[in-house]
Order: sequence, then structure tokens, then C-alpha cells
Amino acid sequence: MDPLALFATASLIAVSLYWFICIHGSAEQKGKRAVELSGGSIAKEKVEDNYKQYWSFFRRPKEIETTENVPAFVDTFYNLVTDIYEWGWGQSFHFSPSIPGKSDRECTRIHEQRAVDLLGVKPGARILDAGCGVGGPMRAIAAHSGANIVGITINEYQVNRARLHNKKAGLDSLCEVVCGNFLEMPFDDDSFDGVYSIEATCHAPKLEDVYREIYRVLKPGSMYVSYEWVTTELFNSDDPEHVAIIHGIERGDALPGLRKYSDIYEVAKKVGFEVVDEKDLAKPPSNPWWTRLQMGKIAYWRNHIVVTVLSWLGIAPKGTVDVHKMLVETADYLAKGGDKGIFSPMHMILCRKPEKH
Ligand SMILES: C=C(CC[C@@H](C)[C@H]1CC[C@H]2C3=CC[C@H]4[C@H](C)[C@@H](O)CC[C@]4(C)[C@H]3CC[C@]12C)C(C)C
Ligand SMILES: C[S@@+](CC[C@H](N)C(=O)[O-])C[C@H]1O[C@@H](n2cnc3c(N)ncnc32)[C@H](O)[C@@H]1O
Repeated sequence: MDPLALFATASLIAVSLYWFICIHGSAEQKGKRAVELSGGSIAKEKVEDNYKQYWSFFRRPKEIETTENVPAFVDTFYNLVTDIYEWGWGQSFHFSPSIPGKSDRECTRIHEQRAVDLLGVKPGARILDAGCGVGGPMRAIAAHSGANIVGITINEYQVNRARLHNKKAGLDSLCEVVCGNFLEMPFDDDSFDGVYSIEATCHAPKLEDVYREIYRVLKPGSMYVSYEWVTTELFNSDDPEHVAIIHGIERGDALPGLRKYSDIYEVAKKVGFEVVDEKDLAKPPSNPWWTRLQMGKIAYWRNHIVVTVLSWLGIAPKGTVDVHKMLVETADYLAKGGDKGIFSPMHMILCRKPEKH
């Protein structure tokens, strides 16, 4: 090959590789790029060990049930997955029903706005986001309602990401982020005009503990809305296929154990809430929330190649490929759970804290 042709071919390959790895595949503009994938707050050389440690929780299931161990286990999980989630999904770490003619991003926003609309709050109200991730919902909700949002997450890396995004979006005067445990929140009694939690309280070992804490910080007469992960009435614990799917979801999503849909109402009543409404938002006429996961199959392979190359080049931490592989499998379990109707990530409950008499 003459030197000019060789140079042209090499340049083309280099530019294509750069485009494939660095530009293509980031889900939201200004979100994470593949070359920036990290292990969150975990040092690069410790990512692989932490991934093994994450799995060891499942080899000792009794420990997962111990309340004290769960927040640390969840924190490790989010160090491992936060960048991959942002890169491949966006800044909102939840599902939403698909709506014909609307983009994934629009569906996500509609699902988030629905939550704050249910709270019926006015601009300037002080609202708590229990388990806020990197703040996708918080920013959408602040912009939509004009309320002041305080988010809490157990993961320090997410706190830093959320603050950065809030500033970039020009919403840092409305959105505040605190690092802490939603089972013991650093907030006064009766100090919020509303609380929401989106696909987050499923990480609590006992739902009662987080609901009681939310009840404590809510002002009397104010509302709480939650989108809960549950097994539905179609789940049959005697069916080995159903059980394998639910265990797959638990293992790939740092869940101490999925709850039955009927537990949610019971717990809300037990801690003192009045239940105003309860509805599985995944049920028809909603369109499936899991098709977004299935449509991503080709993207998963592309991402798998990108992660493998970056790991091999020493750009992504060792262990990233394992984490990514775990997520590919998790996506499959989630889609199966949705398709069979045995699992929902959007069992909505709307509650009121009664007025004091
Ligand atoms: C509420 C929780 C998280 C829900 C979802 C946001 C995430 C659940 C599974 C995740 C993903 C699976 C496959 C990944 C894919 C292999 C990768 O290439 C790009 C990112 C994924 C699409 C990733 C994105 C986020 C999820 C959909 C839980 C944890 C309680
Ligand atoms: C799946 S993410 C959802 C994030 C956000 N609600 C969203 O929809 O983008 C779950 C969130 O719950 C948080 N979380 C889990 N357990 C927690 C705990 N004990 N205390 C505080 N936050 C917790 C995680 O850190 C993470 O931010």
C-alpha cells in the first residue's frame, strides 16, 4: 500500500474509533461520555474488588437482611453503576410508561411531572426527593413546579454529580442535595410541604423504616407520593421461572428483597398515613415501560465493545466489563418481569399525613 493510502486508512480508523468510543452512545447531551466511565467514589484499582464484594452480599443473604449493612451495600452498587447509567440511560434513573409519538426523554419528564402534580404544591414549597440519584427528576420537577427541592442520596459520588448538573442547568438556587441515609434523615420533624420518592425506597430493607421517617419530616396535611418496585398479583412463588426472574432483578439492582404490591398499602397505613390513591401505573391503558430496555439490545452490544476496549486500554477501571455484563443480564430479567406482568417498577401510592387535632 502506498504511504498516502496507508495514512488515509489509519486516520479514518482513528477518527471512527474516536467517534464510536467518545461521542456516540452518550444518552443525554452533556452527560457522561464513555471515556469518563469511573467507579464513582471508589479508587480505580479497587473497582474490581468492590464488584466482587457486591456479589458476596448475595452469598450471605442473611447479612443483606440486616438493616445496618444495606446502605453500605447500596452505596457500593451506585459507585459501580452510576456512570454507566448516566452514559447509557440519562440523568433520571427510573422507568416510565412509553407513550406513542413521544421520545424516551419526554416520557420520562411526563412521569416525573405527574409525581409533583399529585402532591399539589405551590411555587416556593419545600419538597423532599427521597433517593434522588444524580437529580434528573429533581431538576425536571423544580423547573415544572417552581418548588424548592431537597434531594437525599446515600451515595456521595451522586451528590457531586447532582450538584454539578444542577449548576449547569441553572437550577442550583431551587435544588439542594444532601448525602445521607433516608432511614435516618438529617431533617427536622414537620419540615417539608411534600415528599416524593421515585424507584428508590425499594432499597430499604424494611419499607416501614423509610415510610416512618418520611412521615416524621412531612408537615401535617401534606402529601407523599412514591413509585414502588413490587411483585404483582400475577407473581407465583411456586413457579421456578417467576422466582428466577425476581431473584435476577434483586441481584442486578441491589435490592434486599422485592415486596408484594399489597405490602405497600399496609405499611403506609401502619405508619399513620391516609392512603388517598394507589394504582399500578404499568397496567393498561399504559404502554409497556420495558420496551425501552428491549430496543436497546444492539446498543448493549455496542456498549459492551466500547467498555471492553476502554478497559483493555486502561481507560476504564478493571471490573467495568463485569459490571456492564451484570447490567445486560439485569435488563433481560427486568424486561421478562415486565412482559410476564409479574413485576412493576411504578406501583404508585399517594398518601396524606393527617392534620394534628
Ligand atoms: C430503579 C433502579 C434503576 C432502574 C434503571 C434506571 C436501570 C435498571 C437496569 C439499568 C440498565 C441496564 C442495561 C444497561 C446497558 C447494558 C448499558 O449498556 C447502558 C445502561 C443500561 C441500559 C442500564 C441503564 C439503567 C437501568 C435501565 C434500581 C437500581 C432500583
Ligand atoms: C434507582 S435510583 C433512583 C434515583 C432517582 N429517584 C431517579 O429516579 O433518578 C435509587 C436512589 O436511591 C438512593 N438510595 C438507596 N438507598 C438509600 C438510603 N438508604 N438513603 C438514601 N438514599 C438511598 C440511591 O443512592 C439512589 O440515588
